[in-house]
Amino acid sequence: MDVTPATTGDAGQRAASITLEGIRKRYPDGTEAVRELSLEVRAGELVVLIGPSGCGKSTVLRMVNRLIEPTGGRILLGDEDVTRVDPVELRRRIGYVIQNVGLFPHQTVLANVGTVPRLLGWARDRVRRRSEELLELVGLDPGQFGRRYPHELSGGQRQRVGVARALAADPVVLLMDEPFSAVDPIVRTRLQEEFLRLQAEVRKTIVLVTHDLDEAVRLGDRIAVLSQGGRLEQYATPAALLGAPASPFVREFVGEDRGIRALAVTPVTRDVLDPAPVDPAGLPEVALGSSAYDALAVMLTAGADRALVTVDGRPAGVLTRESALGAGR
Ligand SMILES: Nc1ncnc2c1ncn2[C@@H]1O[C@H](COP(=O)(O)OP(=O)(O)OP(=O)(O)O)[C@@H](O)[C@H]1O
Repeated sequence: MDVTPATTGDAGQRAASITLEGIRKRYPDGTEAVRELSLEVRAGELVVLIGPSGCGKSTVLRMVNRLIEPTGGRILLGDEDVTRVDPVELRRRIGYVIQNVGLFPHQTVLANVGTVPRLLGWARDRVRRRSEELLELVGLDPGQFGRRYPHELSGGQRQRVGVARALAADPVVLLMDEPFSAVDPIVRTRLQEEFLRLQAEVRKTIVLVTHDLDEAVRLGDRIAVLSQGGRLEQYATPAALLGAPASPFVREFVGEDRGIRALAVTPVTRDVLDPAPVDPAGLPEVALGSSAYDALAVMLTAGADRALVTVDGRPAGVLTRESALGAGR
């Protein structure tokens, strides 16, 4: 296995696609946690699994790194069948982040982050350099935090150390099970934003399980909505999911306020614009590509029912309140 440490620049080349082909899990007591699920996650994509409690999300996730053995179907990383790979070796290639992180309490932050590289037999200096680099990447100063123990950190800081540890050996895939749910809502929003920035840099293939629809919409390139038995109800971008729920189950799951959520993830595009007036003076302005939600906010603030949409400061057309509202449908 190639264990070349990634600089942030080349990390993205080492993301692998994940293909679930008709996977099944029947627990020994007869529970059919996953009846048959097929799903493809592209290399570098962030996919969110969401669905009601007990629908099989964690089971699906843990089959990918073989903490749980599937009872049927195939799972491919790139074009490699994971059931043919030694599970311990497999898990070193797959980062895994869970709620409450599971840091080793008697090891320092640096030692925690360096766990997998150490297991892989990297030289000490290299482990240390990599661990420090990772701490910086997740926004923790190694000088300040490296020597601390997990109980000397806040919940949000622990979560970041968990993410740094999961990235340390430059995994091709990152699995995250409710990674942000143990921290309060304000810290959670900040961690989500930081995480999106981090992902823009490292471009890993990520599968993230959550209960939180706002989190799914904020983070997911695509969202897979599951119902009991790991049944795939819909697999779509946040905007498509909110704008066009594929079934009554999804419609109910995304809820009454899906319209507002949809506005927040639907950009203003040229096809919803009216021609720009000759004299646009007095109209509030919004940039093409802003969310329909932001465009409506600009109109509301200005007490206007239209806004001038601009590209690089030049008029591209006019957005009416009706077409902004319509964009989320
Ligand atoms: N070891 C086990 N033995 C038997 N049944 C299990 C086992 N682990 C999970 N289950 C069952 O499998 C189903 C799916 O569980 P899983 O934890 O994957 O769901 P989930 O969607 O992640 O749930 P939650 O959102 O509540 O964490 C549930 O009915 C659960 O009770």
